[in-house]
Amino acid sequence: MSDATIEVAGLRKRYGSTAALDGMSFTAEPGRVTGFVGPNGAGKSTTMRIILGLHTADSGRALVGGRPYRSLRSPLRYLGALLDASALHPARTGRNHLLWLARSQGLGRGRVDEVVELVGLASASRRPAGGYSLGMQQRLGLAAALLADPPAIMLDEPFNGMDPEGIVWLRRFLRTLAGQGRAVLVSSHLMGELQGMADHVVVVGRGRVIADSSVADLIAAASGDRVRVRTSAAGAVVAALTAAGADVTETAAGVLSVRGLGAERVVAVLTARGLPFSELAPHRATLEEAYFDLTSDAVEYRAAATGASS
Ligand SMILES: Nc1ncnc2c1ncn2[C@@H]1O[C@H](COP(=O)(O)OP(=O)(O)OP(=O)(O)O)[C@@H](O)[C@H]1O
Repeated sequence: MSDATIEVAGLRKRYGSTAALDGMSFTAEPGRVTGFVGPNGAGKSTTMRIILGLHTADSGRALVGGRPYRSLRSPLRYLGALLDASALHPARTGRNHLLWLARSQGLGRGRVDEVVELVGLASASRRPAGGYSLGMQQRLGLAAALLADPPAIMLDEPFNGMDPEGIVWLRRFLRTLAGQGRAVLVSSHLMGELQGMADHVVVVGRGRVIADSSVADLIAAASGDRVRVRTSAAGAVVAALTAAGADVTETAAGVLSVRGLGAERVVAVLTARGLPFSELAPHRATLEEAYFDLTSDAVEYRAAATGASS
């Protein structure tokens, strides 16, 4: 197995009567960004803590490059992680925080300056971390994770507190890290954050994996065979397409979702009847739609459980 691979298999963990993990299994491969997504309480943070050896699983295994994290001699050289960006000494400057960490790993000052530049913190690094915004704390945490140049990176909710510019920056940054051949595992409870960034998504709910798929396959499955048509003659278009065998719904004024006929056939029907349209394209689902299709069961369970306890 590559040094960069993060693998969990059959992880189970209970906290009293709560089953936080119920057979969690997946692999984050080198060279790709793997999104780790699920509703609150799905078990994402617990899984990451177990990978880092901060919590012990009741059963199952968690390996980094084929070995348990705790057995690694210089673990930061294998896996860089960011779990809680706010866990900082408020009086210590960002740079000193990194220098202290670098020293503990036998790394020099030069590397600290490099990672500070990489994450765009150069101007703020000599200020006390207590004054950092959450977005700046995330950047500092990312710098710490990258310090020993590890082949695998694991980040828990790194987009939290980032402004729109920071989000765009982080997406590009994580893509670059994966492009360098690293395994990048990123948790989020917002699927939309991963759009255009993740190659692969592991969707979890109630402590286990609901879907483990490439983003392309997930979107294709959720897109179905729908075609979106914008027209100023909705009534006539609905009639013509229905007569041709399609199932048509008007999703907004003048916007139709057509199922059962491919885009080419829809164009042929409309042109043959001289019906106007200003837009016509196969529907491409967003990652968010794909996610809601997949997790509706887990969310319903949660809503029911919340309702029952209140
Ligand atoms: N230390 C703990 N003691 C008791 N219960 C815990 C503990 N840590 C996690 N849990 C419970 O385990 C379950 C999974 O929690 P976890 O934090 O791993 O989920 P998550 O997917 O990371 O959620 P979020 O998106 O809210 O961070 C939840 O029901 C949570 O309440």
